[in-house]
Amino acid sequence: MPFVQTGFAGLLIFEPAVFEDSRGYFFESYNENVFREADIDIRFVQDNQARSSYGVLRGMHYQRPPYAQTKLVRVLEGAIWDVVADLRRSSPTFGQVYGLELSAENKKQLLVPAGFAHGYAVLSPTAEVFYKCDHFYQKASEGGIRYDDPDLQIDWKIDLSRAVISEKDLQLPAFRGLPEEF
Ligand SMILES: Cc1cn([C@H]2C[C@H](O)[C@@H](COP(=O)(O)OP(=O)(O)O[C@H]3O[C@H](C)C(=O)[C@H](O)[C@H]3O)O2)c(=O)[nH]c1=O
Repeated sequence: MPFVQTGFAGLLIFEPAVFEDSRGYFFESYNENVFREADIDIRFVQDNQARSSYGVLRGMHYQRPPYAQTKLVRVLEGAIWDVVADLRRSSPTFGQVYGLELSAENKKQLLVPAGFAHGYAVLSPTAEVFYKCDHFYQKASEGGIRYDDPDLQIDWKIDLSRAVISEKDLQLPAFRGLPEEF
């Protein structure tokens, strides 16, 4: 079974079957049937790709309903510490954070359901991050939480004194007091 539970409902690690031989390796990075056989009914409509250097920290971001996105995140080059926060008020893991390393080396992917804020910090000299989304980008629906939120207490696994963070992300609000969105 290529999906690994995380303890957060719907948040799954996808570990594709990798075929290695003397030439290198091959794997199906996405196959709709594999997800359907796991009763994961999803239709991705947009692919995103971002390149960053060590210490770049993007997040925590989400889109509000009805544009909330489920994402399938993977790393094409380098390594990131990928982080999600459960914003679903009815979830037993509401307000809790989950993080893991995604890398070109481990080929792990994280399926992030709608209702989570998502972000990552780059651990390698450079990283190419690729993720599939099941709803289109809708700038007006964007929301976020500041990376150093005191309630979320996210360990980004990087030297935060060297973090490279956008002006937009530095202005993001705290988790406490967020309106109920999910
Ligand atoms: C997300 C997005 C952005 N853009 C444009 C808007 C800006 O002109 C430029 C950079 O956008 P932004 O600074 O929001 O990029 P990130 O900080 O990497 O945002 C992403 O960071 C975290 C990790 C996420 O999970 C989200 O998918 C997304 O919010 O790309 C688009 O044209 N389409 C898009 O889907």
